[in-house]
Amino acid sequence: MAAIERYDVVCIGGGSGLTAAYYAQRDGKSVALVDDRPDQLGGTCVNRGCIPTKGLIQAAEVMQTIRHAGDFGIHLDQSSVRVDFQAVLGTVRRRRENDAAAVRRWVESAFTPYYGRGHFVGDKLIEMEDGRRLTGERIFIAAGARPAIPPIPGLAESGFLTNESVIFDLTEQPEHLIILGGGYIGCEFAHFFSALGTRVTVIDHSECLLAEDDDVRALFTQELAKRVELVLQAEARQALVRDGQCGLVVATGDGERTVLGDRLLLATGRRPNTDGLGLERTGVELNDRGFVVVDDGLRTTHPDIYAYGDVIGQGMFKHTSSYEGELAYHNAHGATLAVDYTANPHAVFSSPQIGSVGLTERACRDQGLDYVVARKDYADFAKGKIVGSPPGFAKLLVEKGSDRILGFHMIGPQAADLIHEVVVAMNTPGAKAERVRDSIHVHPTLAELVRQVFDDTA
Ligand SMILES: Cc1cc2nc3c(=O)[nH]c(=O)nc-3n(C[C@H](O)[C@H](O)[C@H](O)COP(=O)(O)OP(=O)(O)OC[C@H]3O[C@@H](n4cnc5c(N)ncnc54)[C@H](O)[C@@H]3O)c2cc1C
Ligand SMILES: NC(=O)c1ccc[n+]([C@@H]2O[C@H](COP(=O)([O-])OP(=O)(O)OC[C@H]3O[C@@H](n4cnc5c(N)ncnc54)[C@H](O)[C@@H]3O)[C@@H](O)[C@H]2O)c1
Repeated sequence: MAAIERYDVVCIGGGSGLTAAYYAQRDGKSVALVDDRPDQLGGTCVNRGCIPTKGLIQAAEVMQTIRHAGDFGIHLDQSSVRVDFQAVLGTVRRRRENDAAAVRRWVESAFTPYYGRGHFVGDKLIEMEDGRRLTGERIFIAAGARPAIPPIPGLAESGFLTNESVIFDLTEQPEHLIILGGGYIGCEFAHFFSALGTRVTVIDHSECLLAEDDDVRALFTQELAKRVELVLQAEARQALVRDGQCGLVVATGDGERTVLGDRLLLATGRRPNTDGLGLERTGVELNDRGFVVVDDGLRTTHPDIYAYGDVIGQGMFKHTSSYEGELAYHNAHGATLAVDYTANPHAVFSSPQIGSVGLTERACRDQGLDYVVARKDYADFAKGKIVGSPPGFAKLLVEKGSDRILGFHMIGPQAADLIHEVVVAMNTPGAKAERVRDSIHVHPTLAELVRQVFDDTA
């Protein structure tokens, strides 16, 4: 049996696992980094998630600009616009390779890498596939998550795509893409493919797309429906392959219907990479959905083992896992910080774009909060008109009396960027709306919309 190699810190996962590894190395500690995809270091974000998908969406934005050029008096022969799908994917794939290679160089210069799957074989004892064994004073589990594949009969034969196969394997632009799941991934890919000329059908359980504030998801659903066919309140019963096409039989309120296209993309959520990790052998508990149980300091049920990122299933965002990684590292080394997701923002990079932080109006109601709400449209102010009065608005929820910002939601151009002054305001003592209301904003900018909606709650 191989001797046990000992480290101050072991990180499982070469995505956000790198955050704890970075802080440990900076503190002069010995660090082992365990990852099973050495050619995809940087994890989901760099290789299969945020960065490559936003690269694709950049191409979609260029197409939308071209399509709407006429609104600004720029006339193009639209019939001459040609999409080189391979070139679009090629750009993203080359950047991914370079990014992953750069992360790998850093990993190999800063830490001791262990490539391959690792699993626990005893208390804090990890064994690699090749038999090497290692342990750490502190262990960080950042093993991430992967696409959840729903148990629909016939799915395996349908040749379905996931976010991973779009990035790595897709060779031809689908003519008609069926997307199962109208959440983040479904709506971002619906934007990308439809902007590039693919006919897209999105199928989802719920009556509206995305899990946003009700006003935001209503407008989003209405706008996406102008470019994409929506089959909502639908239950997928069976996957089909017929005459070279694939698709689903779905049950809707109007009965059963068959939706066929040339490719099927699954975007039905994520499942944690905890199966096969042997966590029971080291006293780390999982919840009923397989996510690692942590306390508010991100410590697992083992005193020396911390977990963060998608594997704990709190808010599956890169910025959230980076925040958690730093906090977990410090807590593992003497700090007593509690995670605080009050001002944890998110964005949906679809069209219209969405940026959001804090509570939705429904959550404010459910929590019995006494609030004022204000809403202002892009079309109502100077820069909004300049950019073409796009559909969209900013919506603010402020607690009555205290002036505390409860939630802020934007849908429309640059929403993902524009929410950040509210994030900062929410992180100042008292989270008072007056921080934004009383700040001078450059005229004419989209940021003025943010200030104007704050003015309306004075
Ligand atoms: C299509 C898509 C788009 C996204 N877009 C955004 C976005 O725009 N903005 C945003 O904030 N977030 C986005 N996300 C979410 C974001 O990518 C994730 O929240 C984040 O990357 C999670 O990081 P992580 O470290 O928890 O997991 P990962 O990055 O998945 O890292 C886990 C690593 O651990 C490895 N591993 C797992 N088990 C083992 C084992 N037993 N042994 C060895 N190695 C193991 C995995 O192979 C992987 O490399 C997106 C996600 C997807 C899928
Ligand atoms: N911009 C971003 O930050 C970004 C982008 C992409 C992904 N992500 C992260 O990745 C995670 C996963 O994204 P996702 O879109 O796969 O999950 P999601 O939870 O956002 O959406 C899944 C959707 O699929 C639907 N669904 C699930 N099973 C279904 C079924 N059998 N039939 C019909 N509909 C079904 C659900 O109703 C839901 O609307 C997100 O939660 C998010 O944290 C973030």
